[in-house]
Amino acid sequence: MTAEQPVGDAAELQTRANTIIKVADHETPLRLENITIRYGGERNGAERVSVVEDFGLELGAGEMHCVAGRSGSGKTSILTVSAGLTLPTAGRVFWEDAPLDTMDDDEVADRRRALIGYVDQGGALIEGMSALENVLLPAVPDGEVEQRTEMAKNLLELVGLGKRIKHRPEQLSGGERQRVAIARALILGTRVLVVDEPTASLDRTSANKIIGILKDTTKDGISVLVASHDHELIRVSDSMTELS
Ligand SMILES: Nc1ncnc2c1ncn2[C@@H]1O[C@H](COP(=O)(O)OP(=O)(O)OP(=O)(O)O)[C@@H](O)[C@H]1O
Repeated sequence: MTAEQPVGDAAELQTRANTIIKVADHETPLRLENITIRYGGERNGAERVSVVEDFGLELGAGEMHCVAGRSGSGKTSILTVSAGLTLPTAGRVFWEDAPLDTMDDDEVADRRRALIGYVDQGGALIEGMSALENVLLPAVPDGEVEQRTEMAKNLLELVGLGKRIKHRPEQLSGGERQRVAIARALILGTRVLVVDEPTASLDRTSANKIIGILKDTTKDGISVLVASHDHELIRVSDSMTELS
């Protein structure tokens, strides 16, 4: 090792600088106003279910918010609405102060790609593709795979999988798959990481590793919105909402 090479914290900082594109300093990347979510109804066939009533949230840059609550209380529903993947029945979603309800589908999709990284329950990966290829998937539509390959390797290093980049999902543990999914959600330089039940069905050690990674990303100014009833995850969050 030469004298110029950073060690310890400095080395990690340098890796992070090469990994996570510095975020624009917008104070509130995500805001939810008076969100109500209902499903079903006469035309739909299924019974009408009122899941969330008048929910509000301001997520500041670098903050972590946990949405907790029993199974079926509406945690995933709030996450998908926040990520612009589903529409609320009433209320408004703002990304960096821009209201989604004034955008057409293409604009929502474009802005989502630039702003939001979504990790769904179980962090679904494509079987048959390596961890590295999975992380690079979001870069495929814009033809940026080559350009982002180094960053993808750095991200896998950051989540502790630098020696597993060629492993396919079936060769990884549940916690490792979840970490690949988080790295994939960060590859486009996301500013808001939306993660559904990241520690469900993991042992305490693997769960704590994931929690550490999520907390670390907030130090880069990335906001994290997470759904979970994991007490440790709730404890390290800056704020939480308990759905009834
Ligand atoms: N597309 C849908 N159509 C009808 N009902 C739905 C739909 N999606 C969700 N629901 C219902 O809305 C409620 C909230 O679901 P949601 O997935 O948001 O809860 P959750 O808190 O994330 O649950 P879990 O912890 O079990 O994942 C549930 O009762 C569910 O059955």
